[in-house]
Amino acid sequence: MTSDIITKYFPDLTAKQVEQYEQLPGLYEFWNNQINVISRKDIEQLYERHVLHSLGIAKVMAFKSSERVLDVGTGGGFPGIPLAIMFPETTFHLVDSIGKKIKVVNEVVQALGLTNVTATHARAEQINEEFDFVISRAVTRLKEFYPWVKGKFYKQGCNKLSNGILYLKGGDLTEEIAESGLKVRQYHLNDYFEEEFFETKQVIYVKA
Ligand SMILES: C[S@@+](CC[C@H](N)C(=O)[O-])C[C@H]1O[C@@H](n2cnc3c(N)ncnc32)[C@H](O)[C@@H]1O
Repeated sequence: MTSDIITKYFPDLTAKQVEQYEQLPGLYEFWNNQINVISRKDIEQLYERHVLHSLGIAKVMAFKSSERVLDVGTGGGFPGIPLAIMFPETTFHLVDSIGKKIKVVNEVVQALGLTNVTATHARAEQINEEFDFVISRAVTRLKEFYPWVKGKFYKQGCNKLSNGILYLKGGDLTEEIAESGLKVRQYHLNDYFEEEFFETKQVIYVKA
């Protein structure tokens, strides 16, 4: 397994970043044998289905150095860890309601030497802090998700997009968006990535 698919879409990575991405398969193979955080089938396609998919958010938004980002329901660290490698000056806080997943996240973060990531075992609803952006993938429908995080944003932002949610989703989202009652902006990942996996994948942006 090589990281070529990452450098193909992000050619300006530093040697350190490439090295960190290249550490991921070994780390996840090791930790997945102890604590299952990724389906076995998916681990063979870790770069495409987990790392590059997470980095879809980076195609939509470049986080700034002063910004704080919360990853809700991070599981084994997605999308938070690939984005923390991409934006080493941005602070990432990763939470999950299952403690053993946070154990894997902390082990991977430590092995990579990432100093811009903290991870805690908590439900999103319990977090009592403010962030510039909330990121997530595969946790729950927008209608349920939005109330968990709506009070957790700094009022002011200074990035390309105002502070808000960047949620990775796939499939037909018409019904889910309608039932949420939210005004969203949809970014289609097949505009950025040519692999078939991204055909229906999107980043959904909701302004705070
Ligand atoms: C399907 S997994 C997705 C994990 C990861 N985001 C990914 O895409 O690989 C959903 C995760 O959300 C977590 N979760 C569900 N509800 C949550 C909540 N209210 N607060 C924090 N984590 C939650 C679960 O424990 C689980 O690890």
